[in-house]
Amino acid sequence: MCSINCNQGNCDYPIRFFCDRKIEVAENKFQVNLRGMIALLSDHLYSTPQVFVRELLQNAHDAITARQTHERNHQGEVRIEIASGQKGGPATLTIQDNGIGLSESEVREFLATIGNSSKQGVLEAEDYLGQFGIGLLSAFVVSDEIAVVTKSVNENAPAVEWRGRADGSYTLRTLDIELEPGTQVFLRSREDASELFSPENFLAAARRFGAHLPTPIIVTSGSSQELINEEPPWGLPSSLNAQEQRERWLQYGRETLGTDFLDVFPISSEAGGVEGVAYLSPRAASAPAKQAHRVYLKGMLVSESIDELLPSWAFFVRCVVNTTSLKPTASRESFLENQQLSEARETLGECIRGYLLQLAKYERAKLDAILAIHHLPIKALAVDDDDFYRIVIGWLPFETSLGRMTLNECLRTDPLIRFSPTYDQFRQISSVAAAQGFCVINAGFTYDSELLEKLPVAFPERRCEQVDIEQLVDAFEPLSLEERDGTHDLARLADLVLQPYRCSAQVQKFSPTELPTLYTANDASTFLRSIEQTQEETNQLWSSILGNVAENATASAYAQLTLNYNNPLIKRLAEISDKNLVGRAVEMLYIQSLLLGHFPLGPKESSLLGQGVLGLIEYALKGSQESEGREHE
Ligand SMILES: Nc1ncnc2c1ncn2[C@@H]1O[C@H](COP(=O)(O)OP(=O)(O)OP(=O)(O)O)[C@@H](O)[C@H]1O
Repeated sequence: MCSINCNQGNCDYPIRFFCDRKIEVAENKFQVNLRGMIALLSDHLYSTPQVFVRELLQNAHDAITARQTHERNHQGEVRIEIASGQKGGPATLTIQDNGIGLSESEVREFLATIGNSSKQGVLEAEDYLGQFGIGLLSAFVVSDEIAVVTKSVNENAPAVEWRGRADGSYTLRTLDIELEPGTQVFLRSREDASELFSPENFLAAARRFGAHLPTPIIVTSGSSQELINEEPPWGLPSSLNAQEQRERWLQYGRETLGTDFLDVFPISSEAGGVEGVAYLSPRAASAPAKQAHRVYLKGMLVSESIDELLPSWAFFVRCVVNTTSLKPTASRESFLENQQLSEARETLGECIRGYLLQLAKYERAKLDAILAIHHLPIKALAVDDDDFYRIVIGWLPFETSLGRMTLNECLRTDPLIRFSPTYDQFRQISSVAAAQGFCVINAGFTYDSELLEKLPVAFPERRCEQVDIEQLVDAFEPLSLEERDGTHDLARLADLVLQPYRCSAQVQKFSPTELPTLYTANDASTFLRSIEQTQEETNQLWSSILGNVAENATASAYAQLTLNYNNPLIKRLAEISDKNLVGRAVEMLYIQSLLLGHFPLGPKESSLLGQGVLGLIEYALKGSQESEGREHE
């Protein structure tokens, strides 16, 4: 630490060098490298150079708003003229407003000083779109010079001309001419921005940003003149009835958002002063996919891709809204994540929830059509929201052993709801359960387990039970003493043959009759199976590590193959005395039930499949040769 003796007195900064000389310190001001700032804006702040259109429209609108605070009945108007350059020269743009104008001192204070804004710290600040004092700089992204001619509403102030250049210099002069109060901004297109100055592109940009501003905007190009303002979806005439409004909104969705939406309804939130409409997407959206919402701030387009406006579960909804008080970021392309935004998000979520509840009560057919496409986000909402859950759970669709059914349909087949918590288990259970007339829900999909577990909590009179494949097998019809005798050898041989695959065998009777075998694996056996398969495919080091893990597995890690004595093939197999043939057949039945249950085959099982098929062909050929031989005799 040292102290520097300067002419301001002693400073106590922790400076790591010694200094006992006297230093002359002069007071200086930061210099701003305007070109660097412009590059920063265009490369990092704004997503498109088109934003200069938005910033100019916004300034004109704010100037008119400012004038209206003094002259309430003042009719504001913005006139824009776009002209192609003469003799191949650059195109020019003039944007003229009849707003409050600027005096010479205001030009120095606000136009010529970056970061100063006449809209900060004033009572009407809430009414303005601008606030940061940097927006005008965006014009330097497309033009090397900004020329402004302005006349303040203050009668004593003369008209002023200001010319600012991208190198940071400017000129200012008072004009000895009579002008109406207001401001004209002139831009000359830079060569690399000429496309933005073409009448079509400019008009498209002006419409995109300014079509819903309350101030009339007239764009002139050559002999054509156009008023670009259009009725915003949040401000349709109150004379329209609900059906007419809906049709207008759907038409807006078709023309502006390019989609035929499934439905549309109004949404609003006091927090953030949000008002607009929410569209139901006609296509299923996946949870991570965020919807791009179109959000306007006091009628000016902020962005077409705001995603933080609705709760995350509402990814099936796309909205078009206007906000009067959410705070935009400096780029004006998103909003500050603050308390107001989170309250608005919650309230808008409430609106969507309320809409779905209304449908549930009064428009079931429409709700069914929506559920058919958007059941996933609706399930997500039901998991989190108990009231909503109680209302919609009965209508939500599930995959079951009896096909796709709503929960109410499942309850009609059996008041006890049975579900299988994983997809793997469901695959094993479903055909057997179906044959026995059981409705078992596959709760292996996202949200389904949570929804079903919530059922007895929301409706204490309802019962819900997790079905285990082993429970199902235990409930199979046992064999009679005589049948047990007749199948004893088959059961023993099958047990022996399947031993290397960690699978035991038993013979029982179950439905469906067409199913000769059922492979059942519990968690422990599935785990062991995957360890052993990995061991077969991996290198020595890993194989021995996995071997140690496998050694600790217990006897419960055995899967089970149940041979169905109701099935004619199994009955015949029990009567055959050729052990080799029976062994081969059991191996093949084992492989077949693995494939039916979608269990991946390990290398050992794949080679078993190959050998088994060949073996059976051999048996078949041998059998037919023998019978041919007998015929010749
Ligand atoms: N058309 C206009 N009429 C009157 N004053 C204007 C006009 N355009 C710009 N100004 C003045 O220049 C100032 C700076 O404008 P600029 O667009 O850079 O920032 P802003 O609009 O204040 O804020 P933001 O950066 O948020 O847009 C404004 O605050 C305003 O005082």
